[in-house]
Amino acid sequence: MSEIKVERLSKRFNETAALDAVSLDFAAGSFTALLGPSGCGKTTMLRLIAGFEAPSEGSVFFGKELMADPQRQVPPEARGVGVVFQSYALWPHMDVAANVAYPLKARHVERGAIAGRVGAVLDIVGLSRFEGRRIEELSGGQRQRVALARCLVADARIILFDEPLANLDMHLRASMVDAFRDIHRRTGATIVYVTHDQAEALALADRVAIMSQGKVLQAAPPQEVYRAPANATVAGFVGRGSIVAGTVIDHAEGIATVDVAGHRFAARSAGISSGPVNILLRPEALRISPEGMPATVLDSIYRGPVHEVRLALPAKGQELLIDNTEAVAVGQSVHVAVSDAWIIPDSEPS
Ligand SMILES: Nc1ncnc2c1ncn2[C@@H]1O[C@H](COP(=O)(O)OP(=O)(O)OP(=O)(O)O)[C@@H](O)[C@H]1O
Repeated sequence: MSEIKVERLSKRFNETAALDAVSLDFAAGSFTALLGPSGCGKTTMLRLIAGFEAPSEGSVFFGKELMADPQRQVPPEARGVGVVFQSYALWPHMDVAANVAYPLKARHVERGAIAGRVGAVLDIVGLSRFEGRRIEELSGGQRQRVALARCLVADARIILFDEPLANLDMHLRASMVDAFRDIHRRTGATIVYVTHDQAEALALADRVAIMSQGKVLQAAPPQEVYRAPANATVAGFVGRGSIVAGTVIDHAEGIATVDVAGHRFAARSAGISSGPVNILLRPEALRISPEGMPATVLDSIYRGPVHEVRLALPAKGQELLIDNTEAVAVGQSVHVAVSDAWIIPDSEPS
């Protein structure tokens, strides 16, 4: 069953359509990442679900219950939703336990029960030993964990995260990603997670919704968004790769033979493709080989274990990206073999 359902949901701020007729279901217990560039409407979607904003059009349902439409608004505190923002909104002078206990105190939960619950959630976020510490004595990552614990203690069925890791360094982010996965497993809550970091979205979510200009371009499992992007914008936003122009030579349902620069290879396709198409080529599916597309080396940059090599195809403006184990001389002529390719649907050939 879907726990959250938004239907033709729109939000306008004066002339800006922050959200534009978006319909999306969030299944009970699912983990959805809203991913997209700055200003695409991610936070607005989250705020509409939480009840901090009212829709201009459309509706928000929790199960069968209407939470909001332009006429009616269930207030945020009556929605039973847990929310964690990138600014932690903790009380600096209180200790960790008091901060985490706050939502239960506000609900007049009995004192003995509060201590038990606080202990349990601090254990989940790995802060058991920090109960008595004041917030101002904690690191950024520890503060973020306190904010998480405070959200978890309320035992909400729906938890909304708005860029919760944005203020943390890379190392902390990685350890928090593990904490989030663990929390999702333990609580089974329905999670909506806003981020502009694609690695975070792919690692955490069971579904990624790619947003652009107030619309959802694709909502699918991470592997699908990566391997079979719905359009060029999604392809460009998730992962590295190149989009090149090609021609379909032979087509069948789901797979076609395409020609790029006189070289033929198989490409996956959403249906039956024909004529000129745009083809997505990811670096891991390309390699320098005695046979393949003729190309010239433009650039070879060392990126940790591999050299990222940028190549020019004969057609003007068409480039490829390859990860190669060795550096390649700029200007060298090579051939490139293709082991996987995806014909981008619904896009005008360039
Ligand atoms: N209260 C507001 N008043 C006016 N315009 C707003 C308001 N809130 C958001 N907007 C506009 O709506 C659009 C979507 O904003 P939103 O905050 O949802 O984007 P976002 O994808 O979360 O961006 P970011 O990643 O930068 O946080 C933007 O153009 C923004 O300027």
